[in-house]
Amino acid sequence: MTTISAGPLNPGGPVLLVGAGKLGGALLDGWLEGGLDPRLAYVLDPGLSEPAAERLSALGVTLQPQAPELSNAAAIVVAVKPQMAASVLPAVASYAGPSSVVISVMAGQTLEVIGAALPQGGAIVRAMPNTPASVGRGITGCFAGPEVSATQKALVDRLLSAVGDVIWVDDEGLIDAVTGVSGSGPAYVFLLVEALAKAGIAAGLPADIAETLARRTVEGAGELLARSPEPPATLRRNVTSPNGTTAAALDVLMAENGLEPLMERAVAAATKRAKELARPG
Ligand SMILES: NC(=O)C1=CN([C@@H]2O[C@H](COP(=O)(O)OP(=O)(O)OC[C@H]3O[C@@H](n4cnc5c(N)ncnc54)[C@H](O)[C@@H]3O)[C@@H](O)[C@H]2O)C=CC1
Ligand SMILES: O=C(O)[C@@H]1CCC=N1
Repeated sequence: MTTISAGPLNPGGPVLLVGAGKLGGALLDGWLEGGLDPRLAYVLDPGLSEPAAERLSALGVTLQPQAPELSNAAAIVVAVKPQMAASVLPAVASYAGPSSVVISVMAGQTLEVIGAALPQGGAIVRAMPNTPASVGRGITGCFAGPEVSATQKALVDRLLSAVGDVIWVDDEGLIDAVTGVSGSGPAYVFLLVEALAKAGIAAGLPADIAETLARRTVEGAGELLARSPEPPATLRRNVTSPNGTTAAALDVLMAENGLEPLMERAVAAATKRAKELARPG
């Protein structure tokens, strides 16, 4: 795991972002906040909203570049929906040169599929960030294809470290499991907040109070987890008085058919779906 880079982010060449939506936009903001020279930042996204385009142009980011003005990007980050891969990747190829590394954050899309769509093949990294990247607290799992050099891997690490921590795995198949745990994971946590609030309402609390209590509880627990060296099980035990209220709730959540098998099924479903996304159609 790496920590957020201390110095300004210097990719050593232009960086092209293809798809500046929720995830791509968070990455771009992180790079610019991390000190990336906006003159090195290029965005290709025909769906960019007018306010977003105005903001990025004002910062000095080049929008919708034509291939001749950018033909050997240091890094090309592909952050479109997986279903768009086949139509977007051939265009991506025109911005790539011999030293470019292509970073795909698309769920499921394999190196084989991506490489086949890039006429020149080349250096490809599969990366799976998550939306806490938008507040610099992301976690990204990465896998480097065989043609990725040490220099390119270091560049990818720097780009993704601008929005949080980075973990490299040495088996491409694990990226689908990373997707199931941390790529999709923030949604599970937000659902927990929603469910906790609803349970509070069912227990008699006014909705606004239940929602505030649930939200602040998850925020606070996350912060405690972030700051504490203790494992989550110890932090859980610290809340649990013998024969107290938490123990009563955990008897339900930790029952044979409780949260653990439910979470295992959820992560397995996400992992399976990632594998399905690799297949076109
Ligand atoms: N949202 C999330 O939590 C995460 C998403 N991902 C991956 O990131 C990718 C993007 O997801 P989101 O940001 O959520 O989707 P999004 O819908 O917010 O963003 C996709 C962007 O691609 C743009 N786009 C569409 N066609 C294009 C084209 N031909 N050329 C360039 N740009 C084009 C759209 O205008 C849009 O801005 C997906 O492949 C997803 O699997 C990965 C990790 C987490
Ligand atoms: O739901 C999805 O397919 C994407 C990948 C991980 C998070 N969002």
